[in-house]
Amino acid sequence: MDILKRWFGGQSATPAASSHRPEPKAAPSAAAATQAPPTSNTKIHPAVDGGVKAGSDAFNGGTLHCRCDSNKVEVTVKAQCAHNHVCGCTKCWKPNGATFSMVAVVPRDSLSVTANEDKLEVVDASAAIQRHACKGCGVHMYGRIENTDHPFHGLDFIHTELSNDSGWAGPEFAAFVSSIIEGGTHPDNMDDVRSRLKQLGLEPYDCLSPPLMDAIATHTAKAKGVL
Ligand SMILES: N[C@@H](CCC(=O)N[C@@H](CS)C(=O)NCC(=O)O)C(=O)O
Ligand SMILES: [Zn+2]
Repeated sequence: MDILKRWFGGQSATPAASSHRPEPKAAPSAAAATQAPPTSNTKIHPAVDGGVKAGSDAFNGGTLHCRCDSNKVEVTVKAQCAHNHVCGCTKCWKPNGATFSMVAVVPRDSLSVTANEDKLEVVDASAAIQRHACKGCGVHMYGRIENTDHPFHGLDFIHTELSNDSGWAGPEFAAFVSSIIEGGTHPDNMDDVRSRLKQLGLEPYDCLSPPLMDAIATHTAKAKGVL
């Protein structure tokens, strides 16, 4: 996780990503516990609608599979993920009916495609994140930044819900929240969505979280020579 420490403020991302974040009205913290499920009709993502599940500090990676019935694409990740979050943008893959995707980063060198790589294709070659999707089921197996000047080069994006392994760090915040309007959510519903995100402990941001925004600005400032 050195790369995460370097880019995201010198602090190891793993403990923060896997620490238990107490629900406002919930029970005391306990490692790897599931938070009490607050009730709401406002759907965010199936992985969080019943309460955000914390990860395990001992977890060191697992496998992701696409949703084809056979010849599944398999991606193996030999690391815990960091900065897991729900994303409201229109580009990230989300399961049917979900308003947000759930996406995290892992070091690029920890990820490899271990089965049926021939089924993958990049959905938008012009995007900063090259999202490798399964041609069979449409699931995005991983996203990679090939531009070496990009602040997040060296990190791959994954959807931990594609893994049957438990222990992945849980989501910590909500990104690109206003973008759900571009995906079809009515603007009148935004107060409910943001309230629900806060209730779940997923602080809503209309871009990325402050640590990630600071990391991007730091990278840019260094590239410009002002830092
Ligand atoms: N409002 C836009 C935001 C898209 C966007 O900027 N997404 C972010 C979060 S995933 C990003 O980093 N995109 C880079 C990319 O898609 O390559 C949308 O919803 O499509
Ligand atoms: Zn996104």
